[in-house]
Amino acid sequence: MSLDAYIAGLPKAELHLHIEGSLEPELMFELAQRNGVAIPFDSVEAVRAAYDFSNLQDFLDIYYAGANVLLTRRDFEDLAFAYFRRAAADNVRHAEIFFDPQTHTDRGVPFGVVAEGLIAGMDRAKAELGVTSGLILSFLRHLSEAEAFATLEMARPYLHHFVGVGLDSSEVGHPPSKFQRVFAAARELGLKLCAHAGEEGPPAYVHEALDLLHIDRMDHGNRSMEDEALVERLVAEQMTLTVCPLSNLKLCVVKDLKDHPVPEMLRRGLHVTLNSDDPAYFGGYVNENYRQLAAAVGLTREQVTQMARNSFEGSFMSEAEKAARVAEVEAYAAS
Ligand code: HPA
Ligand SMILES: [Zn+2]
Repeated sequence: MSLDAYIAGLPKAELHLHIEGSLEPELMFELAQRNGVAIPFDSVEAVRAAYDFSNLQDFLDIYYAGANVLLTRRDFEDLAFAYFRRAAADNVRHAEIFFDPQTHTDRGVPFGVVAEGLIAGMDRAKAELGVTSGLILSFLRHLSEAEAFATLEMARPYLHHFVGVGLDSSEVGHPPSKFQRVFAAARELGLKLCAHAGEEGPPAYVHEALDLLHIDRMDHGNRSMEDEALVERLVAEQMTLTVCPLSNLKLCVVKDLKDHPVPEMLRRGLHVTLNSDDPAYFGGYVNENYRQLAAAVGLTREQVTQMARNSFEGSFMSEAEKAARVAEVEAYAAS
């Protein structure tokens, strides 16, 4: 069996996926029409042509504008179910997905419309596709601490639907320390904690995410590789890193996939997982991330299997559930 075919059939979890970043241009047009929202493009091809970014902020500007077509509960359900259907085709068996409530509440869309729509899509994914999932409420770090607290307050009626909180958007200039108290409050509520760190920001931000936010999982983490002691610490703490190769390429975090740090991360014993981040914008769902990275850096079947194992072990499922899912990976690898 070719490595590509092996990747296609490998059971895996996706742990770093922004649901708003799975909005394909076709659905963007459909929702724009359904809701009577104007978009600054006249064709699906024109939208795709605009997806040429030189850094994170370039992308975020377009990503937040794209989200304007999402208005109703049904829009959020359709968005989520479209992602799960596509992920299921990649043999994603479990996904922990981020959503950015502030992107919607700041436009006047009620928190409940967003949350209930996404939860309906997740319920359908479990019933119709057998894909399980968890929802992670992500704070926009370019906004204030007070706004993050207000968002956490809005989330209260839905808390039992969330597995954790996250921290995303413009990294440089918005260090984890800004959200130390919000994260402490989220932990008090029983939520797991994730944060984007070391995507564009320096290793000092990764240290802050560990020391001040006390994260359970790290999103990206690429720039940790610049700090030897930090790498050793992440290995010792068995911290899961949700790495996103095609995102890194599209946002110029790496110049070429051949330069991607994943092989070195694996060699050092870091708990790396591969993920698609914003697949509608970065040109590939999770299997495409595995395939293109494997082709560029020459991953072995063992390395690919290890990252699938890591994806279940690094999830927020129960220990029993994780063990059952890892056993499916082992059975596939042995078959
Ligand atoms: O890759 C990302 N980084 C930061 N914020 C984001 N919001 C969506 N995707 C990203
Ligand atoms: Zn991300």
